[in-house]
Amino acid sequence: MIIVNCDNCLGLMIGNSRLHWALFTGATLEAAWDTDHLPALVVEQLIQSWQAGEWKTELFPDTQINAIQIPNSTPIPLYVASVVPVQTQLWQTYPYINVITLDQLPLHGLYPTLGIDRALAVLGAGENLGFPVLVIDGGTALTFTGVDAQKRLVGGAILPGLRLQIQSLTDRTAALPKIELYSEMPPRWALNTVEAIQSGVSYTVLAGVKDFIESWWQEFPESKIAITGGDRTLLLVYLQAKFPNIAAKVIADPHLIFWGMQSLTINN
Ligand SMILES: Nc1ncnc2c1ncn2[C@@H]1O[C@H](COP(=O)(O)OP(=O)(O)OP(=O)(O)O)[C@@H](O)[C@H]1O
Ligand SMILES: CC(C)(CO)[C@@H](O)C(=O)NCCC(=O)O
Ligand SMILES: [K+]
Repeated sequence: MIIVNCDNCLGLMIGNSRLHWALFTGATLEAAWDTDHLPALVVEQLIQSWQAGEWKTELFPDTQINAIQIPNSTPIPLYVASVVPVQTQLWQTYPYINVITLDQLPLHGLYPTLGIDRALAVLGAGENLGFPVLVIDGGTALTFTGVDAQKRLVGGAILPGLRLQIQSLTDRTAALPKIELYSEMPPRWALNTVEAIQSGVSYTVLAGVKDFIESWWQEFPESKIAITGGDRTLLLVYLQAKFPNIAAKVIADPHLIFWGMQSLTINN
């Protein structure tokens, strides 16, 4: 396990859709924000500034970090977890980078190709809520990841996330338009194309989520369940609309991955 010693340091989770950033001071998460994947030129600029101890917050316009006064100081440590290897490479020239890997986490039974985002999220959820725990991550992919009381991976599942499901229909058919999912459950029996896609995706994903949760509770009746990722709110709203008793027991938290990173810090 690594021990992260961090007065002011940056956490970076490289996801498939975007970058997820965190500023830690000691064991405190001061700020978190998302950006698109960055062009190599911008990465170069950031690396040079951070090496000189300058934050360059102006390169993150309209994000939480801009509201924070951080003194420039020593080189800024960067802790990276990534599920996108080509994006990781862009940061590799930074001398103060630490890439977090599965073998550094205090979890058992992880298989070698498990996503570090899933491992960190389930670690973060367990450290905060207790083990056993099930994490639902509504990101580019929608994943389920469950860990038992001994911090051993029970297993999980991966399916296309909400946006990806809709996008794949649009991309691979002639007649289906580009649509958005609304923040409310649509009617199930649709009478137009847009609502038919909305119904198909939301009802089947919701049925799947419910089924995984109930199956998990059969094995671990007392387990906490946490939901994270860019689609967490939408999924929770759907769950509240159709299965309020289940929704009441699901805890939404956008920062599970960063709680996982934080649990590795020396100050924690
Ligand atoms: N500004 C945004 N950009 C992209 N996706 C967004 C945005 N806001 C909400 N979303 C939703 O978030 C989902 C992507 O989630 P997220 O950003 O967590 O994915 P990711 O970058 O793959 O990260 P992770 O690896 O954590 O899944 C999409 O399905 C989309 O519906
Ligand atoms: C499933 C995703 C894409 C979710 O971000 C990521 O965790 C990943 O690339 N995982 C590797 C495969 C696995 O977790 O089994
Ligand atoms: K994801």
